[in-house]
This record gives sequence, C-alpha cells and structure tokens, in this order.
Amino acid sequence: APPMLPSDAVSLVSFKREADQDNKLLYSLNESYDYCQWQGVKCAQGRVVRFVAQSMGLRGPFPPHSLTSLDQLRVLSLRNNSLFGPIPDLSPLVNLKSLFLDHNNFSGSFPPSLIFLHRLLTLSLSHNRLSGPLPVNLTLLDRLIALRLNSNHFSGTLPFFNQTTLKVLDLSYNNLSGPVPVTPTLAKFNATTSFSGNPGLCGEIVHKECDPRSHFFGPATSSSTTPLSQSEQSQGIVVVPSSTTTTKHDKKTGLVVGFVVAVVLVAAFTLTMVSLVRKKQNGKAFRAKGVVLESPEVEGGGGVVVVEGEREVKMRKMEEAHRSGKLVFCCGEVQSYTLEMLMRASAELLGRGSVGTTYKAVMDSRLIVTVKRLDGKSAAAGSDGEGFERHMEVVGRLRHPNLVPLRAYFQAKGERLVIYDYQPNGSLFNLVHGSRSARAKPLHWTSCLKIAEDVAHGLAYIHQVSSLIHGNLKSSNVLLGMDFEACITDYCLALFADSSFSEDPDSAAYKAPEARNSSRRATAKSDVYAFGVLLIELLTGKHPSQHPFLAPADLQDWVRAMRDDDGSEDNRLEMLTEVASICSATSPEQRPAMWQVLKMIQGIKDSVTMEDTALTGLS
Ligand SMILES: Nc1ncnc2c1ncn2[C@@H]1O[C@H](COP(=O)(O)OP(=O)(O)OP(=O)(O)O)[C@@H](O)[C@H]1O
Repeated sequence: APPMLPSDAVSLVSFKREADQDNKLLYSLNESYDYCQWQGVKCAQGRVVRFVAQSMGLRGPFPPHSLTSLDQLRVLSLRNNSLFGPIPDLSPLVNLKSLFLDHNNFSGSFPPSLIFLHRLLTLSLSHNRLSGPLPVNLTLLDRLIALRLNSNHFSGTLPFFNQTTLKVLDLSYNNLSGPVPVTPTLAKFNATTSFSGNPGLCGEIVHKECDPRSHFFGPATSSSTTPLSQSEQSQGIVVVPSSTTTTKHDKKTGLVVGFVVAVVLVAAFTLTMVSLVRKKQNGKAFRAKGVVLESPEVEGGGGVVVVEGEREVKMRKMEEAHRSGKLVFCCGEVQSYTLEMLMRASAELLGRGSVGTTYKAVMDSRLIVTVKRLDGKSAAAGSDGEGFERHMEVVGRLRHPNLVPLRAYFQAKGERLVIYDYQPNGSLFNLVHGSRSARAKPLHWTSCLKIAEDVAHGLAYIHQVSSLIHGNLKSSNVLLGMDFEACITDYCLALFADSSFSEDPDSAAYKAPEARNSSRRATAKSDVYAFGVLLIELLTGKHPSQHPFLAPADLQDWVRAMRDDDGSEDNRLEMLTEVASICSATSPEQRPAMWQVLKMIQGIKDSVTMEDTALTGLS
C-alpha cells in the first residue's frame, strides 16, 4: 500500500491541484513526500509554519479547504500571482501572523473569516478586485500592525479603527465614502498615502468638509429596521393595543375623547377662511411653478399647500400674505388630508409635556395621525413665525427608519401644530416600565442592544445636519414602529419648549449638566448624555430619577444588581453599560459623538453575530 500522506502534504497538494493550473510549483510528488523541502515551504517540528509562493505565476482559484488544515501556519504569502475567485474561509488558520494575498485577481467581498485570525499582524489584500463594505469589526484584529487594502473596489464607510498597534494603513484607491472617523489611530495617518483615491471620503483627516446633505438624503441602512426576531418578541416585547395604551400622562391628565383638535382648529380655520376670502378678493390665483399647488380643497376651504424643495424668495413674499392658517406638508409629501378633515377628526389626549399637548386624531377616512399642539406661550415666544417655518422645513425633511416622520405643520396666530404618523405600538416608556405589572423585569439584553442601536442610528442621523439636535430625548419620545423598531419622535422641538413648564424629575434626569439651567446651551453632546441615561434605563428598568451617580466600575455592579444578574449574563451587557457610562460623562468634551456611539454599539452587535457564526460553524 502507498504510504499515508501526511495531512500537511495533502493540503499543499490539494492547493496546487487547482491553484497551479500551469504547473509552476515543483513538488516532488512521487518521492518521499518530504513536503518540508518543497519550494516555499518551511516547517517546524514536521508541521508547515511558512508557505511562501509569491510571484510564481500561479493561476487558478484558491480552493476552499485546501490550506486550512495547516493550523500551524504563521506566514502565508501568495502575492503577485494570478489567483482568481473568492478568498476562501481561512478561519482555521488561527496561528497566522502574516497574510499576503495582494496583487492577484481575487474578487468577492472582504473575507469575513479573517476577523477570526486574531493573531494577525500583517494583512495585505491590495491590488485585487475585492468589493463591498469593510466589516466594522475589523477593529477586532487588535494586534494588526500593517493593513493594506488599497486598489480594490471596497465601498461604504470606514470602520472605527482604534488599534493602537497599527503603523501602516493603506486604503487608497477604493470607493470608500463618508467621514473618516477621527480616532487617535486614524488621525496618525496621512491623507494622501492612506486615503487618496476615494473621492467620497470626507472629514478632518482627509481635509475635506463633509456635506451634511449627501448623507441627510442618502438611503438609510436597512439593518436598522431589522425586526426583532420571534423569540425576542416573545421574550418581552409585547404589542400594546392602542385602545388600551396608557401612559404616565394619561393618569395625570385623564382621557379626553371628543373633538379637542377640532376645538383647537376652529380659530385657525376661521383665519384660513379669512385669508382665502382676501385672496379671492385680490383675484389672484394661488399658484406658482411647482412650489405651491392649488388643490380642489382650497376652493372648498381647506387651504392645503404642498411644499416641494427650496422656496424662492418671491414665493416667500407671496406666502407671507397668506401665512395665517396653512397646513404645510413637509418634504413634498402627498397631501392625504386637508385642514378641514383634520378639524373633523375625533381626538384623544395622549399627554402633555414641556413642548405642548399631544393628541391622537382619527379622521373620518380612518386615517390616524398624532397632532402635537405647541403651547400657546411657546408658540408666541419661541421664535417668530418665519423662524418656526424655516426650522420646520429643515426638520420636516428628515427621513430615517428610526425617526417618526413629521408629515405636516400648521401655523396661525398663536397656534402651532406639528403632525406626525401615529405609532400604535406604544413607547419605550411603556415597554420598559410596563403599565401592567408593578415591577417590570428589565428587557433581555439583546433587545436592549437592538433598541440602543436603533436610537443611536436615529440620533446620529439628526446630528449629521450640523444645526440640529434632538434636545428632548427620553423614553416617552421613543416609540415602537410596525416592526418594533425604535423610532424617535419630538425631535428638534426643544427650542419651542416652555421654560416655565415644571418638568418631572425623570425628564430632568435626562438633561446634561450643561443644559440644566438653559436649554439654549444644549448641543449634540447633551443628546449623547440623554442617550446614556436612556441606555441605563433600558438595561435596569429603573426610572432615570432613580439612577444613582456612580463611577463606571460601580455602575457595572449596580446594573448587574438591578438585573438580578449572578454573573451568568453575557459580557456584552457589560460592554453596553460601558457605552452608557462614557455617554453620560459629566463634561461634554469627554462624551463621544453619536456616530462613534453607534459604531461602538454595532461593534458589540457584530461580536454577537460573529460568535454565533463561529459556534455554529465549528460545531
Ligand atoms: N406619534 C405618536 N404615536 C403614538 N404615541 C405618541 C406619538 N407621539 C407621542 N406619543 C405618546 O404620547 C404621549 C405624550 O407625548 P408628549 O410628547 O406630549 O409628552 P412627553 O413626550 O412626555 O413630553 P415632551 O413634550 O417633553 O416630549 C407620550 O406617552 C408619547 O409616548
């Protein structure tokens, strides 16, 4: 019988069989199979530790399961050949320190398996045809010294590189875009040598200003709307039927069913009519090139105006005359109702907060919307009418799966209404504190992670418009969407808040120290603070006013105690607590930006997914 081939030799031979179609590697296959003497091979104690076949004229695909049993391999170089096809799963090569696959014709995506090679010091994939995004968890390769991915077709944003070890980074000539994260690691690299040839990259490090609009209007990532899995839903996410939804506010104010909005709107309607009568008297058609459309409802008295895109100054002048009593649909929205229809709606009081009073309005057509009536006082004080309109136009353009869409606004003398989609699944406040049981159990940590990611997504999106902040983030302002995705509402309205409104201690606890006395001093970093408080609320199920002020280490203990955790819960819980802890740093400068928070949360999420894949993959 022929001698048994040692497994390392089998690996090398099966690699050669497909990857070396022109027979360039001279293995002496007929003799003693002394593979340790084969070209480019170096062994230690009979096992292959180096396999260097560079510039050998190899042509062919890199066969999967060929080199993967070389688990003692430290160095693998196949650079400068003509290998093609995808890079196979290399995760079994756990001892690999240097991997050179550059200057070939490899295609496909960044091989996710490389993330498992945690001993990697050098990774070179440059000059291939690799495409798709760079995995966010590239940051898990925490010993990496040199990373060369240049001259491929990689796209998407840069991971939040934070490896202090990294000395060489070449991402040039790809299709990467978005802001280069300002991490100490990335800040070390030169704009030209590391990042050039990616026209879409922007930010401080590449000396190019990011245009907020390009992201502002960009498509939202679909991952943020991934519905919770069945199991998560059954674990604690409960559908709260709208008819029985109760909030802390309901208890305070009681339930008013009737024609409240109608009452509010009667005055406004009168004003509209007055303006329409005036318009008719003037004999002018209320029409202009694609900006303001006259609708049949206008004749009927509704006064609906559809606004598309930027207004011209001329238009503004004309509109000023008709400012009173206009329902303005945001962002070229279809006008699915008129002021009159809204007036006839039956309204139910949802609650009252610092900005105003919120109603659920059910129209005759069964269409349900949420109407927020800004306080008379703030409506008069906050800013002038034009300021309000200008602000609402910017805010009304925000569209993101994690924001409740603002559909329309209305303004008449002393009256301001803001109209959102109605969200039937209740708020995060309901979900966390539960109106049913007195002592609600904290959510499962995977649900916390999902909600935290959604909220961070929405906030980071708002912050991309440099002039915008939420200003009033709290659990009652995070609603649950159709797929139980978290949707932020009441964004960017804090400006109009009534400063004399006496806030409850929970709302006050979300306020960052710098914003406590004057909401005018709030910045994006104050939103980050509120996010930190929200995250602790999520993790512990405790109202913000009950959160003790603790050093990070003690916070970990407290969170664990509140969750009755005996240490068996996942360590990712600890990572989430850590994120909350840095978000609620006392000094705003110490808090990360929202996009950095998002990256951290995604990093935690990816490590979960990765571990799951690893476990199923290895079993
Ligand atoms: N679009 C919506 N769909 C369904 N429920 C909503 C919607 N918007 C707000 N709510 C709910 O209505 C209630 C009242 O909201 P409101 O905004 O008036 O109070 P708040 O959020 O406590 O205070 P603030 O005015 O300071 O934001 C809250 O419980 C909120 O969760």
